[in-house]
Amino acid sequence: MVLADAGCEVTLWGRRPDIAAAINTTRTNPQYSSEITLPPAVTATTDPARAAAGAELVFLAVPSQSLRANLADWAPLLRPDAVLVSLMKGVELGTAKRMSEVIEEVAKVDRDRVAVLTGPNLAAEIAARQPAAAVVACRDEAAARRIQTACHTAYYRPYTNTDVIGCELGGAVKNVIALAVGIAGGMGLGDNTKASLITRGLAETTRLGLAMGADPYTFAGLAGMGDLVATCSSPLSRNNTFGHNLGRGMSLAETIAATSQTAEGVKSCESVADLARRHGVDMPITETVVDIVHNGKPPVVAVKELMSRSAKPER
Ligand SMILES: NC(=O)C1=CN([C@@H]2O[C@H](COP(=O)(O)OP(=O)(O)OC[C@H]3O[C@@H](n4cnc5c(N)ncnc54)[C@H](O)[C@@H]3O)[C@@H](O)[C@H]2O)C=CC1
Ligand SMILES: O=C(CO)COP(=O)(O)O
Repeated sequence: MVLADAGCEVTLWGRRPDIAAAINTTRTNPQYSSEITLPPAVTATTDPARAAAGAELVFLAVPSQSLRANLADWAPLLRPDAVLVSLMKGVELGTAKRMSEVIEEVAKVDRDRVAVLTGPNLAAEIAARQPAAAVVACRDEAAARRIQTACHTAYYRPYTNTDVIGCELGGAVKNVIALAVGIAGGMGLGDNTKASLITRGLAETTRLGLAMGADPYTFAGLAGMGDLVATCSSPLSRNNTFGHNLGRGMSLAETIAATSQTAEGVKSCESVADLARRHGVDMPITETVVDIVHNGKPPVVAVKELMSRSAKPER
């Protein structure tokens, strides 16, 4: 919708023939965001070759853990000069690779042709065409500007940035912090606790970013602070809601059953913790989320442990 509103011809690929057909005939997706009427410039197909044919810009938005397998099928179909844009906010399990790294590796493209679009962009609010800003990150500034033009509308304001690592980490780690904030909210804890988690969450994200070569200023921008604030304060966030359900006592299985869309932080908390270990960075909130979500640690015990860590200077 954003790309079409900005003047692009868009072909949307999806797995399910019934949904693709519904988009083409009714202009709506009956499963997700059925309240939006898609612009006429959007058509849908289940045929990846049709979606890729001639596409100058390819926006990738499948769950992060499925990117490698999906892209392996699509890569031979892409135009050799296509720019690939990741909309995904996760880190691959096992390899601890960022999505742009998976794209470079699987599609065998130079990193100047891989970009990331991120920022405080809760889908339902974008779909309602509410004003929002975003960041397009690419090592090649000219490519970032092309993408910026391709998605700039009256309600969507993208900025460019060359710090791909920082922008990607901001997007992936905020989901983990949103799980922590959601858990706190579900436990009945208030705004001081949430603000402390958000701020110390940003501190550990920045520490990881510095160790990985990111620009620390990125974390004060839309990809860092911006997305963290949106996600941690919104009931529209799947990660925040997932955490809230765990915090109010639902089991992991019940919480998964109650979640129909991707909450990237649930898997990426493990890969972010893995990245932190590989870079020798302390990420106590991330480790705590892993313990609660995957190791069955009761949230009350986790809070006590976080609060009894040794006293430290702020930075
Ligand atoms: N929804 C949001 O507000 C935002 C989401 N994102 C990111 O976009 C990415 C995708 O998220 P959403 O679209 O919201 O998730 P979603 O769960 O709503 O949708 C993902 C889509 O991929 C499809 N899908 C699921 N498994 C698949 C597989 N194995 N192969 C191919 N397709 C598959 C689903 O059917 C669905 O159409 C995530 O990384 C998320 O962090 C980024 C910004 C905002
Ligand atoms: O990334 C998002 C907003 O920028 C969406 O967050 P959730 O995946 O938690 O819904």
